[in-house]
Parts: sequence; structure tokens; C-alpha cells
Amino acid sequence: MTYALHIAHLYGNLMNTYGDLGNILVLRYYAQQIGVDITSEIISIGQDFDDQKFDFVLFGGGQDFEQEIVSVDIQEKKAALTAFIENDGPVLAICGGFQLLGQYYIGANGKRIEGIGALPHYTESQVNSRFIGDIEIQNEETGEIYKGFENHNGVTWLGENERPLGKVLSGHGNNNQDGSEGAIYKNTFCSYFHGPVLARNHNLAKRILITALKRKYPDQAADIDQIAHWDDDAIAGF
Ligand SMILES: NC(=O)CC[C@H](N)C(=O)O
Repeated sequence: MTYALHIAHLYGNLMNTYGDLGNILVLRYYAQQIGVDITSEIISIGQDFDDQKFDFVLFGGGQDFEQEIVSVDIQEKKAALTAFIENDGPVLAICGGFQLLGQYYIGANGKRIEGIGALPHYTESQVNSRFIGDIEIQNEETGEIYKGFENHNGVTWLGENERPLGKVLSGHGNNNQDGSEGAIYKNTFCSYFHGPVLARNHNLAKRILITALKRKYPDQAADIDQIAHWDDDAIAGF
């Protein structure tokens, strides 16, 4: 059986803070270890997002300036992106991407930047301050620890049916108050972690890869469980 996954890198030419593209490179590297072919394309301003065409979506972070531009265009893709998310499509949204999947983000200049509201969270602004630094969280379902680097003005509040990607062990997270970092809704994973997040957290990369494979090849679940292992020691040296 040959497996292949096609990735949409949403606004990859505008939203790619601290090399969020690296998440795709990491997924491809891991996929190669288990014989899975990965292709990707950037879907940006003025281009359709076809929810039937993709097996995974990466939506990276960005500056407020780029977010304002993307905020306008993404409304055209709102229905298809929402359908993809609702149909259990796997998504990884980082920082600015995380904010734009939610209801809105108030930029550092106080201007409201509309999201698509596919997820219910919303993001406020802090005055003359940013959350910057190393961060560590623990996923409450798996117990896994994830490490990353955060740099954001936004202060995010999760909504109903969203659970955090993890509980903050050190650092700031979504809002520096409720101990949450990121969000999980269906197969959509959101985080403020740059790094890129999947390079530093191979457990999460594995979870996303397996999720995408099982969704695309539901009849091969047992086979996917069989192939979806890699040598953690070898990967640690990556
Ligand atoms: N790193 C980012 O993607 C930043 C997102 C947003 N511009 C903020 O400052 O909160």
C-alpha cells in the first residue's frame, strides 16, 4: 500500500513567522521514515481553498500587518475551511493563524481584525506588552510535554467545545491567566508555539501524521498503526 498526503500551506507566503513552514518539512521527514509521500502547495490571496483536495492544512503565524490583509481574503475561504474542520480535517494553526481561525483579534494598534469564527475563541490585545519567551506545556489527555517559543501580543480566550493543547507549566500561553495554551477542536490543533512546534515535539507530529493518514485511508487503520512508528532516538538527532 502506498500512502500519499497533500498539504495546503495556507497563506504560506505571508504567514510564516519564525519558519512555521518547518512544520511541513518535519512532517515530510517523518513521513519518509514510514514510506508516506507528502506534497504541499501554498494557497494564498485570491486562490480557492478546495476542502476535498487536501489532507492537512498548516496555517502559520504573522505580523499584524499581514494578518489584516489575510483577514479580508480568508472570508472567501471561510465556508470551505469550516467544512474541512467540521469534517475532521487535520489542521495545525500557529499564533496568527490560530487567532484568525477564531472570531477576531484586536491588533496591537487596537484595530479589530476579523477571523472566520470556525472556532469560538477570540483574541484581545495587551497594551505595550507582548508574551515572549520559552514555554512548556502538558497535554492533559496524553500527559505529553510540549516545548516551544512564544512571541505574541494577542491574549486569547477559548470558547465552548475547545480544550487547550496543554496546561502551561512555564511561560504565558493563551492569556497568562487561565493556564491554557493553544486549542484543540476535532482534529484542529492550535498553538502559540513557534520553533517550529513539530520539530521540537515529535509526539505531536506523529499524532497529526497518523490522524491525517487514518482519515484519508479509513480501511487501512490497522496497517497505519503498524507502519506508524519511528526510531525516537534517531529522530532525536534530527
Ligand atoms: N507570532 C505571531 O504570529 C504573532 C501574531 C500576532 N500578530 C500577535 O502579535 O499576537
